[in-house]
Order: sequence, then C-alpha cells, then structure tokens
Amino acid sequence: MVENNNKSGFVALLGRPNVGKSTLMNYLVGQKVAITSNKPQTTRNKISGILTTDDMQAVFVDTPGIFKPHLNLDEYMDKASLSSLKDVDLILFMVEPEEMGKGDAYIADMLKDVKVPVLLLINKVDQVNPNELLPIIDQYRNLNIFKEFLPVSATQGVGISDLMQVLHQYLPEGPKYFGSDQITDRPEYFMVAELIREQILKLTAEEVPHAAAVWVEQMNKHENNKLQIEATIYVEKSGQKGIIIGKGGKMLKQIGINSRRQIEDLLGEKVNLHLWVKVQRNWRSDPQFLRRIGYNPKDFT
Ligand SMILES: Nc1nc2c(ncn2[C@@H]2O[C@H](COP(=O)(O)OP(=O)(O)OP(=O)(O)O)[C@@H](O)[C@H]2O)c(=O)[nH]1
Repeated sequence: MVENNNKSGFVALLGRPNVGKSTLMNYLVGQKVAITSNKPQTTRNKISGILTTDDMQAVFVDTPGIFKPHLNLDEYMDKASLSSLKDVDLILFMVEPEEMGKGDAYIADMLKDVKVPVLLLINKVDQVNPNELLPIIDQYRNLNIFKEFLPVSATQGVGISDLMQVLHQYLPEGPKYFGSDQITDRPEYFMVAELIREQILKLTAEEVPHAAAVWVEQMNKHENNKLQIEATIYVEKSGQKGIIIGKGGKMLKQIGINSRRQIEDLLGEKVNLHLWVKVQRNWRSDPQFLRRIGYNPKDFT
C-alpha cells in the first residue's frame, strides 16, 4: 500500500575506507547498526540501516570501502560495494574534506554511468575551515556527476537536517518497506559477531585486527536468566592468537567484557559470553572458509 506522499527507497553509501560511512549511517538510524573504528576496512559486507520518519523511509546500504583488490577477502568487499549500486534509488558518495585523490577519482569514474541521482557528501567538515570547502566542491562539480554537494559531520551531526531534506527530495514515492521500529536487516547473530570484532579492532594493533574473523557458534540457550552466547575468534597465525588472548588471558577478557556490554544493549537482555580463539591459516584467501563464516560472495549479488 502506498501511503500518501511517503517517500522511500534504498540508498547506497559509497566512499573510500575510513571516510565515515558507518558513522553516518549509525547517526541517521539513531543506533549502532554498523561497527566503526579508526582503522580502514572495518566494514566487511553490506549492512542496511533503516531510517523511518513521518513521511520517509530510507534504507541505507553501508558498503565496505572500495579499494583495489589484492586478497580474496578484498575482492569480496569490492564486489559487495559494486553490487550495491544496482537496485538502489539514490547514491551518496562520501569523501574527506580534502583535494580529490586517486581513490576518489576511481570511484567517481564508476559513478559516471549510473542511472540514479548521485549526491556528494563531504564528511568530517568539523576538521576544516569552511573556506577550504569551496575549491573541493568545485573540483567535484567539474565531474558533472553530482546533483547536490552537502558538507556534513557524521560525528557532530552537522548538515544532517539538510541531508534529510535532500533525501526526501530525491527518493521516489513509495511505501514503508519495514516496520518503523526496525533499524537493520541483519540477523542478530551477525550483529553480535560484529560487536565482538569491533572490540578486537579497538583493542589490538597492526595486522591483528584485519586477520581476525568472528563467528557466533550458538546463541539460543538460556541459563540462570542469561542468554548464553558462544563465539569463535579466528586468526591467521599462532602469534596473533597469543596477542588476542593476552598475558594471562587479559586481552580476551577485556574483549569479552566490552563486547558483552554492547551485546546486552543491542539485545536488551543479560548475556554470558564465551569466547574461543582458533588459528585458521590464511583464512582470508580461502574461499571455502570465507563461505563457512558467512562471507559468501553470493550474499553480495
Ligand atoms: N572528525 C570526524 N571524524 C569522523 C567523522 N565521521 C567519522 N569519523 C571518524 O572516522 C573514522 C572512520 O569512520 P567509519 O564510520 O568506521 O568509516 P567507514 O567509511 O565506515 O570505514 P570502512 O568500514 O573502513 O569503509 C572513525 O574513527 C570515525 O570516528 C566526522 O564527521 N568527523
């Protein structure tokens, strides 16, 4: 049923790694649906966040940052980003408040032939003087790709009301696809694994964060009024396993405490979290393993 004048549609959020796509989606949706970190390549597959207002429903598809593939996992991430350009109603291309670089030009080139409106979001404007924005906007304007140019700050909430107006303007008329209280299309076990992975990203350094994958083995048993969750953290080398466990198990304990709090917020109930760490050599280049832990290429088509 099409409600009167309701606007709705799917919105792809594109941009280089670390530009702030997940932060913006969480801000718009009003709750954490995508994990964020200051490390590039935090997001690994497509995640939708759903924003519902009185007269609009926008379903954001947060994509892994686009970059040139070299490992198998990277290829999946690029595919996930590109496939999100099909079947969307609007594309938001997000950039840093700086001169256009090669990475941005690479993505802009892919946007030349898309049929839906493409809007440019210049994020992190809290970090620059407003005067610096004009030459940046001019550079992008010369590409003749973008319908609108919007300076925003996803952490400070700058430019968000303008963005909401523009979203309403460019989205087609259509029904609300999801209930007003639904904020994501991802299953709970996926969100739980992501919250654990977020803590690994925050608490460890160098190659460890990106060598880690999390898989929730089970989360359907209750004991002593607490949901029992069992999850495995996979790493590529035994040295990385040592780092994740930490001296006397300290690191693993911290990962567990921090993520348990976030998981309890998400699920609205008390949780007992059991974490295991296993070595799975070169898992990022192993298509079979990738499929087993949910990075199925078919998910991205
Ligand atoms: N100063 C400032 N920092 C921001 C802003 N938006 C995001 N950040 C920071 O930028 C970093 C990356 O943000 P994410 O939202 O994870 O970026 P992403 O584009 O989703 O990254 P990938 O998942 O790697 O593609 C985090 O440390 C954010 O806090 C902003 O408006 N201002």
